[in-house]
Amino acid sequence: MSTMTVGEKRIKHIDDSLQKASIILVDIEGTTTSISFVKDILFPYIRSNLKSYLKAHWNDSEFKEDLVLLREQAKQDEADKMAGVVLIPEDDGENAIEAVAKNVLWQMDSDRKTKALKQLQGHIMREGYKNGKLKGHVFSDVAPALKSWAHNGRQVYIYSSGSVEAQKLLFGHSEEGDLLELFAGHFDTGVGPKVESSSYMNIVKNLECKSEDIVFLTDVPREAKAAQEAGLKAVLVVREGNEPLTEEDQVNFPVIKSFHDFVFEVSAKRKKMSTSDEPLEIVESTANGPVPETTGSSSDKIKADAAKKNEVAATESAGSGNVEGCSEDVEMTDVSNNDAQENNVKTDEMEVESHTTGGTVAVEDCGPKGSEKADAEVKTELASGDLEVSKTDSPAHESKTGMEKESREPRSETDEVKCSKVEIDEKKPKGEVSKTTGVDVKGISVSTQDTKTDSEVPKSDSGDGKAGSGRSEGNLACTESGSSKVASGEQETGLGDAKTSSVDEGAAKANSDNAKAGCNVAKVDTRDTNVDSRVAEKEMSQTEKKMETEIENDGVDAGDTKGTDKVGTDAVAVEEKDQVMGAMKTESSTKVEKKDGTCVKKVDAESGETTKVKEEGENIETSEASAVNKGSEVTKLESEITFHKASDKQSVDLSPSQTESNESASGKNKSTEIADAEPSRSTAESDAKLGTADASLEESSTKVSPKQPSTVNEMLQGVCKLSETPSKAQLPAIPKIVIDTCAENEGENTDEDVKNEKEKGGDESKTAEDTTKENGLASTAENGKDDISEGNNEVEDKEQDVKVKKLSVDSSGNTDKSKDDDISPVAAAASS
Ligand SMILES: CSCCC(=O)C(=O)COP(=O)(O)O
Ligand SMILES: [Mg+2]
Repeated sequence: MSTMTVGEKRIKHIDDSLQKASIILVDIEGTTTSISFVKDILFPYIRSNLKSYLKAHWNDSEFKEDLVLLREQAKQDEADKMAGVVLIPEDDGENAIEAVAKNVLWQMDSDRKTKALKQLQGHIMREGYKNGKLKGHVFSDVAPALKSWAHNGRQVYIYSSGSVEAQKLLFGHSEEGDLLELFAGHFDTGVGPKVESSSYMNIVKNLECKSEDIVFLTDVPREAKAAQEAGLKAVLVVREGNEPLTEEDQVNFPVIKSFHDFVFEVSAKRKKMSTSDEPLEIVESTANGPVPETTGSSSDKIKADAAKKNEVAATESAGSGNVEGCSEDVEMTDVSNNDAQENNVKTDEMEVESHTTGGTVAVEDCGPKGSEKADAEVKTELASGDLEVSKTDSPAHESKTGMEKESREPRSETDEVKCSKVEIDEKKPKGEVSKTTGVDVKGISVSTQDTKTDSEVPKSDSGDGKAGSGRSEGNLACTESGSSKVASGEQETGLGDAKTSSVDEGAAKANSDNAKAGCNVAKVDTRDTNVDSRVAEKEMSQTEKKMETEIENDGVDAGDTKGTDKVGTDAVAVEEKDQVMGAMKTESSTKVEKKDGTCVKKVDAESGETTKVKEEGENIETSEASAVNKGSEVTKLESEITFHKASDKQSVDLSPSQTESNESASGKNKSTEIADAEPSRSTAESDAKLGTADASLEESSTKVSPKQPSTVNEMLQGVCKLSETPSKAQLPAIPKIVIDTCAENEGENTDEDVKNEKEKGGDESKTAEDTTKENGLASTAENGKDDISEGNNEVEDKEQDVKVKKLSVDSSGNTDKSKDDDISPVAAAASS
């Protein structure tokens, strides 16, 4: 992540710290939304409609509650001897209406943030939003950035003085459409005033996470200070129309001018999370900690495919099951903290990491045999269904398209993608297909998939709001080390020998993160990672043949893809890239090494076999890369995004127990209760949308010029190119790749890594980065193996029931948690 502003060195330091944050808490006015909108449009609307509203709703039960609060506040203000206070008579006559109006206007004149005022304001503006007179302003960088963050596994919550209802109205009826799905939950002054640290502690409590897991973005230094005092990380946001920051503020806090300045790097752990059986798997070895597995998303698959074709190996330790999140085991920390990475990779690189890992893995085109074997092994390890390659539409396309579409085509408020329950049906017979409606959390793509599993298949029922498979998006890490060439020009970090490109960890991370953020929940089943591969069976049937043919014939235009990605600043591009990379699914750690045009796949973490494949083209040495393709099913593209949309109410508003006004409520704690969430959109609608998304994808695909990549890097680049979405037909053929760890290199890390991994499992707070630094090692294929097996076990014990809950704590002190909003961690992340 990078923040721009003062003092490069200082900022960099902060970046390191911020990278580990798994939850982003954002303010609205002056942060996501212009102050001008609030002051010049929203509030004037309220003022103009105040009296008519009072008259029309005076006898409504809802308003009566508002009135009670207003009277209480007035009394309190009187007791506090506030100048100009307007008391409200107890009678219900005209005088009372007049008094209420005066009281409200008086409070607004002072821009007070009392619960009484904010609650009524929310009710009044509701009509404006509903009838279209009001459209919430949101800075253009917000939605894409939030999607990107979510894609990288971060959960985004709102904390505003505006009531939760007002927040939802603004984002649900924004100029950008319905953006509610980008948020995991909402907080208002129900948790306390924003200028008091206790409020942030309450949020931490609600989210059941550690204070340092949260980064708070706000335009108000006092709020930032309060958050900082509570142990949160705080970042000041500069927007046009905001009060200028003092130099001191800029020294005390990192400052950003756009959400795009806030970019998360890929977490090694997240990469690790994907321990799936998907065909292509890239393993990232830098991460040590346990990581929940995630199933590669479509983008991941794409990446994987590309990687396969290119014979790029990425390593990732698969399976660790624990995801560290707030309360859960999900680990959200970004591990990609290598200096090299930080310096070079960052945004552009999409999370390129240098691998300190020992082994060298060569990725090669391996015959089916090797792949199959690897798959089989993986299967065994994961016990998750067969490794059949799941096909999907080109992930990249969909993801990208989805994003664009998302931002332009708002979804209904009810269409919240949040938490989906991941149910794993171990007993599910092989070949059984479960239908899943996937929704790209980011709102990007929605897909309906049928999942076919050989053995274990996560059960997903979109209709129920349950996502059967977790989406493994993210976890892809393409690592090139040694002689390394960057997988793609875009990803070139110039780091020298160690270059790693990892993309799309988002999903994986998201899963775990989501689980966390969701508040509390977060059990990740490593097997979820496999979901994608297991899922999408249906899609494959539809697209597989086509893709096979096309893939074999078409390549990705590396040239086109180059430069499409702007590091650090283009969140969208990054995200897309991530998605693409995410396609590469990481499994056990494998090291791929390309030297002198020879790709030698080395050890299969699980099987321990070594396969060498020769490939011409680039001198690439990738450490920790494992690309696994299922046997002869070379051309299958995997998956689609498996973000699951909870069709039913999945969002819950966690309202803080009590509401307090800024002035009086500080420190008070509130109880939480489950509140109702908004109705969700019907599955049919989702399906319809999916169809639309697909169509869009198809269209976009035509833009890509089918240029045959000549090198692995080109392939990757082409795959990673986000700006232009390749059509399915343009996807590169995926050679089967057998990934084996390099025996020679493994020796360095294996035992120790395994040990570290185990130890790490007990120390969730430790980030992969930390571990890596401490150990000076990266996980090896062996580690990956261990990770997988162990991770699975851990995960299994905990997961099975991964629930991510969306929460909103409102000023009424109500904490709503949706009971049915079980969402696969991935979905949750995606939903964000
Ligand atoms: C959706 S909230 C409308 C703006 C508002 O009423 C407000 O108080 C904003 O305060 P913030 O904490 O978001 O700066
Ligand atoms: Mg603000």
